[in-house]
Amino acid sequence: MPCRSLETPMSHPDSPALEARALTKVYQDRRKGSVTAVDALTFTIARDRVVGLLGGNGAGKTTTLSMLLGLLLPSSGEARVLGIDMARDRHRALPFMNFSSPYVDLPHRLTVRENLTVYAHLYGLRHPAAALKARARDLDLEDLLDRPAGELSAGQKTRVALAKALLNDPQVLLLDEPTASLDPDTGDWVRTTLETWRRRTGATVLLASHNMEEVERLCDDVLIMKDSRLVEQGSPAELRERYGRDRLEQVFLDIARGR
Ligand SMILES: Nc1ncnc2c1ncn2[C@@H]1O[C@H](COP(=O)(O)OP(=O)(O)OP(=O)(O)O)[C@@H](O)[C@H]1O
Repeated sequence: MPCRSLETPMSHPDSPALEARALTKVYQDRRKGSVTAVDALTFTIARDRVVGLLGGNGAGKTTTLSMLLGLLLPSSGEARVLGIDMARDRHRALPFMNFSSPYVDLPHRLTVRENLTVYAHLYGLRHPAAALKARARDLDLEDLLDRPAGELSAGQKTRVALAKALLNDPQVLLLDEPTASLDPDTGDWVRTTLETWRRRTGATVLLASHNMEEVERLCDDVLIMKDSRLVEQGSPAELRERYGRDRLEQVFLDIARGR
């Protein structure tokens, strides 16, 4: 595993990769009034871990990832990345992190190459062309590089979004349903690509997913949210044992149905 300590924000060399401290988000909705999407969430994710963030629709996963990215301000509590409070200082953490989400669309008229080039420059990469070439190879995008992003299928867009997320070789990677729109074969291929990349870089990954097999395969630990709160955590094996189940999917259903 490569030593990346020299690239870590110098003021926090030993801090965990990700931390939520009583992290809370209350949306003001015109029709529903106050909606508590994330309620006093507290967890710590050590460096080099791959952690799954699970929960039913509306449990608060995307809101949590958005606060960890500094895209959304918490109503109270803190979201920290590599020791940095994202509400105050996100610009210090951003060079060391990245994310991929199906909710973010790339500019349609730009080609894949142009899109990735813009991001490579935004990230201030020292060798943008080499990084683009390497990620295009990793994600099998060579034949798509000169096509407008708007003409790609959902699965092809997902691979481009992942290439964008890996461009700066982030130390912390947040993934929101990275394989949701992929066919089983491509989904499997993307998981292998992510595993290979992670082994090479030793990055920390937080992965929101509804695919329990994916989580069992990729994740060291799992956080389970229900109704905006953290209700369970542990390794997939610990959770299976705690609930007396063979598969994580059954554990998830037990929690969702309040058994
Ligand atoms: N901008 C917003 N304004 C008001 N309420 C919101 C807003 N965004 C999300 N919510 C609400 O916050 C709650 C959590 O939503 P969130 O998108 O974080 O859940 P999720 O776990 O990612 O769900 P899914 O698995 O369906 O993607 C839901 O009740 C949702 O309706």
